[in-house]
Amino acid sequence: MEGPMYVGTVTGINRSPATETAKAISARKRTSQHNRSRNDVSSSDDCIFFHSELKFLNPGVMAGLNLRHIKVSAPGKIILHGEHAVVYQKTAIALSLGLRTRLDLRETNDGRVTIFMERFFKEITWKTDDLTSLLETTKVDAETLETTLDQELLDRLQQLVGSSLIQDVGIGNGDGSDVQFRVEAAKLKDPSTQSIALVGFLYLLIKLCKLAGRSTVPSLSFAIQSEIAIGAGLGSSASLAVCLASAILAFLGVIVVDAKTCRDSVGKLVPQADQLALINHWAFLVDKIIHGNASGIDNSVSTYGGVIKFANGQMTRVQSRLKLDVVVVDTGVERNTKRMVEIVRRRKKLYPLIINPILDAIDGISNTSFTLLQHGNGSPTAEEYEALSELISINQHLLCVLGVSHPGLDAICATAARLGQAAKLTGAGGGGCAIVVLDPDIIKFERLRESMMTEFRQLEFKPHTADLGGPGVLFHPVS
Ligand SMILES: Nc1ncnc2c1ncn2[C@@H]1O[C@H](COP(=O)(O)OP(=O)(O)OP(=O)(O)O)[C@@H](O)[C@H]1O
Ligand SMILES: C[C@@](O)(CCO)CC(=O)[O-]
Repeated sequence: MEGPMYVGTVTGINRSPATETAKAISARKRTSQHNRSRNDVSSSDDCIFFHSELKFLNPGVMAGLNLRHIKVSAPGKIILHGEHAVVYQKTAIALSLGLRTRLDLRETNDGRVTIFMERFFKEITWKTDDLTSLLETTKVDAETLETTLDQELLDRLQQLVGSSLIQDVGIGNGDGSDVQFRVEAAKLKDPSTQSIALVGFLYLLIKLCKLAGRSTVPSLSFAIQSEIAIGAGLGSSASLAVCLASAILAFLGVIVVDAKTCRDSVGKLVPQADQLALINHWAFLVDKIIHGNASGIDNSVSTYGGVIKFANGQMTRVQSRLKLDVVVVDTGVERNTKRMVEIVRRRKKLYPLIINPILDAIDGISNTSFTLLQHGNGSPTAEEYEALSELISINQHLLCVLGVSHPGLDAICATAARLGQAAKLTGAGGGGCAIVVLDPDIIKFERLRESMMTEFRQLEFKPHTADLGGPGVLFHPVS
């Protein structure tokens, strides 16, 4: 047998359709034995969960071949203010989240490119020859590095991915025409968005091979694991894109991340500034494939980590000493960022006189919060918290007007408000997660905090304390 092999079974996630009301979600959740995390390993009547039996066989190494191995990780994010408005060049503030996507890339010699996405599919594999024939007919603009997507390549990849999925489950006629049917058969909730991640992956691989001057696509195996809830507003797609871009660029030698030049002050392996810019550039293109009209904020915070201000495609790192204590509360309702962005686009087009001032108001909120973040030091003072809290509450209401809240999110914000805490949705909305920024006083009164967490759990939501502002993309040593 040749090269590393991953063995796993079909995977899925247990999220509810975005159209359900908070009450219906609660009732449904109560009747199903759902008390498990998204990564849990079990099956239910309406989902297939991950049963990982990830066996790593590396006969290449056993046979004395020097097959390369790269490990990277990148964080998710929360958006404090400015989601959706940032798509229209307004200001947004985002912070990296202490939950990461991890990618393991191994060179193989089996003539295949294989990807194992723990959360969705069992392994999917393509012959390198098939990908090489796409590479031969693809161009890359090495000068500008390409800012727009190559529609011709996307169309061809869509077909290729469609037929791989059909072969995978053995349903359909093999010409890619009924991917939807096949994916439903595997009980994956949203076929178009699941397969689009694979299209994004292959797009990146082919373009970067071209950029690196390769005439063939190498034989590679990718394994992806993630701590970030998918379709929840926490930037899972961007962190996946950042991991893919980093690992492929490093494998192809376009960037060299080594211990001599790339250690940061605490010994972590962080790419240098020009390398980060390249990673961010290509990750943005992948996030555009997954999100549609992406602003670039998600891939930027995942690449650079920390706290960032983002406006008009430009990122500024925020050196903030203000210590925000944030709880991320997951409604458990899956939604799709691309569709949520489309909801806002439609409203803006239909009612520009109403929606444009809302977007301007959100811009004002982000900029006012930016000033607060810059000047704060330590836990917010009572005045600072009052301002932060008001801004969060106003923004949540504006996001409701844009049409991107959800009964589950409204319930979380109402519960938090009753206990004197500020909450808003984060990310694209329509389900997914809310953030509660805690009053330092509640932190002193641990019992009040606990009772809030208990209330969220009683409502069948999942609250997690968030670790914010950590590192962006990291390379990890391989043994
Ligand atoms: N770990 C992963 N494995 C495979 N596919 C993933 C993973 N993370 C994200 N994706 C892809 O990204 C899609 C979800 O992206 P989407 O942008 O809708 O949500 P998000 O990134 O979680 O939220 P947001 O963009 O609001 O922060 C999935 O349907 C899938 O195609
Ligand atoms: C909804 C949105 O503003 C944030 C998603 O995390 C989309 C984007 O900026 O690309």
